[in-house]
Parts: sequence; structure tokens; C-alpha cells
Amino acid sequence: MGNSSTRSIAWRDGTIEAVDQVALPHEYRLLRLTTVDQVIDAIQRLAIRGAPAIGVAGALAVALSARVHTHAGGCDEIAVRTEAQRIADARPTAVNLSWAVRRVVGKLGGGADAVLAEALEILAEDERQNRAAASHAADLVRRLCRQEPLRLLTHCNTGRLATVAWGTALGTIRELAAAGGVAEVLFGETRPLLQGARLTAWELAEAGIPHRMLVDSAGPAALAAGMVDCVLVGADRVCANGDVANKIGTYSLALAANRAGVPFVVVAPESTLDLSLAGGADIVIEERAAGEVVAFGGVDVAPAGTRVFNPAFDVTPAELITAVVTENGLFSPQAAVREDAS
Ligand SMILES: CSC[C@@H](O)[C@@H](O)C(=O)COP(=O)(O)O
Repeated sequence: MGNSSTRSIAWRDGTIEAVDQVALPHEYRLLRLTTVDQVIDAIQRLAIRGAPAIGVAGALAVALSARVHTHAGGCDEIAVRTEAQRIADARPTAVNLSWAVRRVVGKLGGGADAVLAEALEILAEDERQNRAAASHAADLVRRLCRQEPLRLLTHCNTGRLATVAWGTALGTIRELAAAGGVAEVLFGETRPLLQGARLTAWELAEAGIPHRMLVDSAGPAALAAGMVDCVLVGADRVCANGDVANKIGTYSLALAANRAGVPFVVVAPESTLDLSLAGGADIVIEERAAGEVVAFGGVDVAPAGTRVFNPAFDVTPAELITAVVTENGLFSPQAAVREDAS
């Protein structure tokens, strides 16, 4: 087992070391990635997943590429840029990936060492930003809910596994729980790849926070039954108007929270903001293979040939969201500027 202070992704001896999120919860195992293709494969099969974590992995993969393409004559920038584009395209919805790749590519002029230094800076920033965002969000939740201990609902996995350390929405839950403010965390299993069942359950158990798992479709019922004081989720992309893309199933929770009068709070680093997109209709939503849905645990559960719609994310419109909280405080969608959360 790991422990909560362990970083889920690191640069070690010229390679990328990352927790294998596909092996959990049965086995806590580290991947050691030495090539760009290995990193792309790990991102695409969700061995490394979660918007901030794939951003850091992408930046470190460009650093690997810059090293490989540096020879006596210097760095072959064209070769690195070509690989950087492949890395940025590995998954389309989480903007953190293309943002981080673009940031390190911007340092190519300084050579491989400058690229690596920038990637390591992105890695170091992540934990600081998560802790700051979680602290702002915890303050907001206390103000919104006014009674503790809280019954919280979350979705997918937004914890230390999805980031470098601590987490965003789950980091907020950690912070509230550390102060004795959490009665119970409900979370959806997160079909079809079970990030909730496999990863969030593992992290909440590791942190000693009381928790109960729901089938995804029970989330709205739990909200309607008055079992939840606040919903806390992460994000893969936040548009200028405040629309949010996050794991499929987030939208139905937002609708139900709105109907029940329960606050719905999104916690994400500023690197998840994409002010170049006016609204959620412009977000590219990743569609994944039918095989993830028609089989369960390797056993077919639908008749052969059943057609499938398997979007990895959905878009929650801004009007259903109480607040988007970043390391800098509350994000103000209309004006696309930030205010202090206090
Ligand atoms: C802090 S992680 C935020 C989001 O990336 C998370 O909520 C999510 O939707 C992850 O989806 P995944 O497909 O598991 O990468």
C-alpha cells in the first residue's frame, strides 16, 4: 500500500514513475515509463488518469522526448514538437494535458534541461495548487452548509491519484475530514471504468474517512432523499461561461442537486480553465470503446453486436453550478475573472 504523502507521479533517474491506476485496488504498483509511446499508452488506458495527473505526465513525456532528440548538434526541435503533438492528442477533453505540453514546449529553445525543469515545476505546483484550492473550497462549503458534520457526495476520483498529491474535490473532503467535519462521503461507482469503486474507495479507506458507495444511478435518488449536504466534484475543462466538463454522470448529479437545493461545488486548478472556449458546446468529449460497456470484468453482459454510446465526460451548464473554486479563489464565469473566496 502507498501512503497519503506519496506522490502519485515523479521523475526518477531519467524515467517517469507513476502509480498504476489500473492495478488498484488489488495491487499498489508503480509504472516506470521510459518512452513517449509508453506514456501515451498509459494515459489512453487510464493507468495514468485525472486531468492534473495526465498534464504532469504529458509534460514529463516531452522532457523524455527532448532528451532522446538531443545530440551533439543540439536538440532536434521538429522531432520533439511532432512527439509533443501526439502526447497532447492522447486524450482530448482534459485541457490540462495540452496546456502542460504547450508550456514545456515553450522552453525548447533552452534545450532538454530547460524542458525538464519546466515539467518539474508543473509537478511541484500541482500539490500547492490543490491544497490552496481545497482550502478555499472547504471554507466555502462550511459557509454554504452551516452545520457539521457534513454528508458529502462526490463522483469519479479526484484525489491524490488523479493529481500529483492531495487532490481537488477529494482534497477538499480530506481537509474537511481532518477538522472532524465529515459524517460520511457518498460516491458513485463511476461506470464503466469504476474510478469511484476502485480508486476513491481506496483513497477514502486509506485516509480513514467514512464512506459508502452508490451505483451511479442512485446519486440523484440520494440527493432527492435528503442524504447529501453538498456535492463536490472535479473538472476536466471549465469554459469562459462557467460550463464544466467532468466524468460522465456529473450532469445528472448537478440536475438533482439543483432540484434538491443542495450546493454543487467544482474544485479544479486554474490549469483546468479554458477561457478560449465560450461554452460547453465547444468542448470535445472523448468517446471510448464499446468494449468498456458491453462487458463487465471480462464477461460479456450484452448480446453480441449491441451498439453503444460511451462518452467519457458530460457537460454541466454553469447555471447548475454553485461555484467553481481554484487555487486563486472563486472563478467568476460571466466576467471570466477571479474574486477572493473569503
Ligand atoms: C482532479 S481529477 C478531475 C477530473 O479529471 C476527474 O473528475 C475525471 O473526470 C477523470 O476522468 P478520467 O477519465 O478518469 O481521467
